[in-house]
Order: sequence, then structure tokens, then C-alpha cells
Amino acid sequence: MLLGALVGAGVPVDVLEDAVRAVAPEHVALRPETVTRNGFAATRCHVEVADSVTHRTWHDVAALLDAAPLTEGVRRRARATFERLAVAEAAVHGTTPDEVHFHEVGALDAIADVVGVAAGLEHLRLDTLVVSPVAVGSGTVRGAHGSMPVPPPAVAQLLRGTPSYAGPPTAPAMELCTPTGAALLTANATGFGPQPAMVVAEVGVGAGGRDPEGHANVLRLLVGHAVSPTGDAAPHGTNSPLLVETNVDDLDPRLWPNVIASLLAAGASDAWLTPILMKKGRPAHTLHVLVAGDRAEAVRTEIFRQTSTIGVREIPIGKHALDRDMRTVAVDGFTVHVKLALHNGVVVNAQPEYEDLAAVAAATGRPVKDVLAEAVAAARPLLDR
Ligand SMILES: O=C([S-])c1cc(C(=O)S)c[n+]([C@@H]2O[C@H](COP(=O)(O)O)[C@@H](O)[C@H]2O)c1
Ligand code: NI
Repeated sequence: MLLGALVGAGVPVDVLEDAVRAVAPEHVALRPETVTRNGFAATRCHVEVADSVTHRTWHDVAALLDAAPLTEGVRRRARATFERLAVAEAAVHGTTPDEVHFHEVGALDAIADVVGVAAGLEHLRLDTLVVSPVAVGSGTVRGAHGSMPVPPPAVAQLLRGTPSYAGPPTAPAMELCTPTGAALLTANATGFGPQPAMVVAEVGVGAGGRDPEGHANVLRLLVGHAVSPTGDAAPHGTNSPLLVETNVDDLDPRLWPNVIASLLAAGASDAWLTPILMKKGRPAHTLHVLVAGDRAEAVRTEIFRQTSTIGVREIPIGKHALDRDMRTVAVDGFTVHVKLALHNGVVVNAQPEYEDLAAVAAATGRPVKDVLAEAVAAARPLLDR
């Protein structure tokens, strides 16, 4: 339903399919179809993959994601989604994420759902994603675990702390939100509640597989820009970025790479270290974290969890970012994604994605620098100069 909503909101299906194919070890196709659900037009996105239900572990899925030539934003969203699924599965089965065996959610079509949605959300370059109370459904459902109540255990676990309800009285007794859907919503949401004050530009309506009488089995994605309740542009500070900093002189230096990775996974836009000398000439580091206002609390929590600091300073900061877009070029018959930067609509920079270059180099045995030179040459026509 999320894939269909993204296509309906204007995300090119190629953007979703390219990301999915970068991960899937076998052929996958995404096929959008215009359907109606209880009489309303909607987009159903079929995921066509030749795959029986394969039981993968969390690490099997993580390895697929880590090896794939994805942008870091897509990889981060997809990893965070599956990590939530692994933690929820472990909790409901009384085991650990390392021992979790995914069933349906580990199958390629579920991996395609997660990676495709991650790519679509990245393409939209959202500052915030507000999720309305989740309709989970009612009744029972059968799966690899046999018969389960709705919401099934993994969904109930994933939606802890998130507004949810059985669904409208017209909804038939059926599962309205699966574990993959619950993980995608909660891993990518920056907030929960009714529609915020906004000017809607696009409406994507994603269709579920079933079309029950009297209930529109759809998920709606409203894309637009925030305004104040009076209709003015959103006041500064609702989501303006912050620079969060702290000096740390007593953390084992081997821990810093994981600190940076966990802050990015928690939603930081960027995180870096600078070496400093503190009082008494003690060597230390300043941790700098750039974060959007509505992810600041999640990032602060992660700083206190992962480091030894007992306090941070915060500076509201202005940001001017160029518009971005993504194109592809071919090098030795392989697809290399090229990130474009646009200033006032003019393409001023075209940067091939390193992961793709490394994948071509590995596949052809050529040095990465030669592959890079060829990709830059192939991307030159994309520049408006
Ligand atoms: O695949 C797994 S691990 C799984 C766990 C659970 C639990 O509640 S535990 C339930 N299910 C059911 O499988 C289907 C498909 O789920 P997707 O998330 O892959 O769409 C659905 O009925 C789940 O309730 C799967
Ligand atoms: Ni389970």
C-alpha cells in the first residue's frame, strides 16, 4: 500500500524499482495498476518476484542491504525498518534479534516493499513524516506461525508508543496493518497524529490487495509543505536544524564509529568528530551532530545512550541546501546512479554514487578511479554548463 501511495504521489516507479533491484539477488519487477477500492481510485503496486517464502535471518537481510549499491539514506531507512522488525520478532518470541528467523517478512517481496518505500521517501526529501493513528484491523490471520489474533504479535509490539486502533466500524474483520507495514511507518515517522497544518500538493492513494464491501482498503499519502494553523509559512523553529555538540574525553576511542553510525540511524543529517585538547592538556573529541528539529530528541537520546557525556549544547543553525535529483549512466553495461545538485533549477554538480562505482570495479576488476573517470565523463552532459 505504501509503494502504491508513493507512485500515486508522483514518485517514478523506476526510482523504487532501481533500488529494489540493487538489493534483490533475483529478478524483481514493480507493476503499478490503477484500481478502485470501495469505489475510490487507488494505485496497487504489484511486486513480482519468483521466490518461495524464504526464511532469512536479520543478518541475512542486513548483509543484502549492506552489499547493495544504495544511497546512504535509502540504506539507513531500510536497515532501520528491518532492525525494528528483528527487535519486535525477538520480543514476541522470547529470543534475540541475532537468533530471529524472519518468515514472510524475510521473503524477497517484503524486502522489495521495505527497500522500495525507503527509496520513495528519500526521493521525496521529506523534512517530516506525520503518521495518523494506525488502523490494525480485527479478527484472526493465518501465517507461518499458524493462526494469530489481529493485530498479530509483531504488529502490537511494533506499534507500542504509537497511536493505533482497530479501524473504522465499517472495516471487516481482517488484518489492516502487517508487521512490515508497521515497521515501515514507525521507522520513518518523525511524528504521530492527525494531518498537520499544510498545503497539500500531491495525494497518493495506495491500494491493499483486498476490496471489502463498504470499506476503502487504502493508505493515503499527502505530500506538501508545512504552514502555521493560520496558513502562514511554518514559523522558524518547528523543524529548523540544530547543531548539537559535546566534548568527550573519557570514551574508549574504538566506540566512536558506532556512535556516528547510530546517530545517523537515529535521524541525524550528519555527524562528525574533531580532535581537541581540553583543560589540563587532556586529548578529547568534540562530537558535532546536525539534525532537523523534529529528530533532535531521538538524537539527543542516542548521544546519551552511546557516549559518556552528561550534557550537550545546541545551536539553531541556518541551512541552505541545493535541490537534489538522481539520474543514472551506464559504465561497462552497469548502472551507476548520479546525484545531481541544482541551484535555481540549474544542474551545478553531478556526482556518481561511490557504492555503484565500487560495485562496477568489483565486477570488472577495473580500478575504481578508472570507473569514476568514465562515470564522470558519462555524466558531463547532465551538467547545465
Ligand atoms: O514474517 C514474520 S516474522 C511474521 C511475523 C508475524 C508475527 O506477528 S510474529 C506475523 N506475520 C504475518 O505474515 C503475514 C505477512 O506479513 P508481512 O509483514 O510480510 O506483510 C501477515 O499476515 C503477518 O501478520 C509474519
Ligand atoms: Ni513471528
